[in-house]
Amino acid sequence: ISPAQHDQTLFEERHLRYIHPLGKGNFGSVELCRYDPLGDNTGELVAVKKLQPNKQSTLEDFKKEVKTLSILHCDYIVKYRGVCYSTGRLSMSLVMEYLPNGSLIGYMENNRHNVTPRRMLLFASQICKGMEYLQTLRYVHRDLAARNILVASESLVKIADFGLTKVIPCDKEYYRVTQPGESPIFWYAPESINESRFSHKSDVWSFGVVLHELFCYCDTNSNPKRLCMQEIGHNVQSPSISMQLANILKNNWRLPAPPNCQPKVYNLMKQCWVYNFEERPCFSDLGNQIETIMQDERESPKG
Ligand SMILES: CCS(=O)(=O)N1CC(CC#N)(n2cc(-c3nc(Nc4ccc(C(=O)OC(C)(C)C)cc4)nc4[nH]ccc34)cn2)C1
Repeated sequence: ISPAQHDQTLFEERHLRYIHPLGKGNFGSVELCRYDPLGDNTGELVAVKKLQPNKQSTLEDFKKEVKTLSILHCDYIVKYRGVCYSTGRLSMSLVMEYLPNGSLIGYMENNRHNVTPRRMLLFASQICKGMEYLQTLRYVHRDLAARNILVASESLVKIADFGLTKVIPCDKEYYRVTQPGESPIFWYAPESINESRFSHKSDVWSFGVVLHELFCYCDTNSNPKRLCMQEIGHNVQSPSISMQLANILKNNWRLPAPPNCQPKVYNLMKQCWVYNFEERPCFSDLGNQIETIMQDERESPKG
């Protein structure tokens, strides 16, 4: 008996039928496949992440990402299904549940007219709960952004892509990276830009940026990178962009309130963007504040 028939998490490459691409990133790409051992198209659809090995990303890092996802069990985190080892070649693929509605960015752009602030707050509270769960396992995500949130249904979103996720060592409250690589600095807290220091509180900063993306309907004209670059001005020479970004944040510039955004919600973002990470709320605080705002919304149905 081949191990695949016993171990539900081992997918045989010969039964994994490629359909089309789902997404691409720095180190990997995700494809839609059908796992069809019977060969009659009754098999299930899965999302398969393949590693694109280059100088930065290694098989070791990918194995850590697979290990991370395989031990996460939370309604608000994309589900691990298993792995597929390619015959002969050294590489492996990560098999995950397929979420048919795609990324939050595409969803918000395509459903702008019927997504209410209440629904955005529901999504925000789900992301918050997912992050709270990650924190109980001492994981920092390090790449929390709307592009890495997937839509499971019109009332459920999930955190995906744990490619940059790290475990905080027991004797410390933060993780310091050595190779910054392709950093999404416009979602980074000041201490992450300046000292490559990552913690639950730097994930909180990024959560504030995700809130901003949500309440801007993930509109490309108001995406964080564009708004920051407008403020920095386009002298991309010296000093470096990350230095200039660190400067304007030090001088207390922050992403502007999204159009028609309730003051209470913008205030939440501002709490996530307090310069001193010790003064930022934790994810459970944020979750409670979001629930309270949703309650008020329910009492006085405005929008
Ligand atoms: C290094 C980054 S990465 O390369 O590893 N990679 C990019 C990443 C960013 C994030 N998150 N990503 C995950 C998925 C993904 N997509 C899905 N479903 C869909 C369904 C539909 C669509 C879509 O576009 O449909 C229309 C018709 C155009 C609207 C797209 C995706 N289900 C999944 N299950 C597990 C992962 C996963 C895609 N991109 C992670």
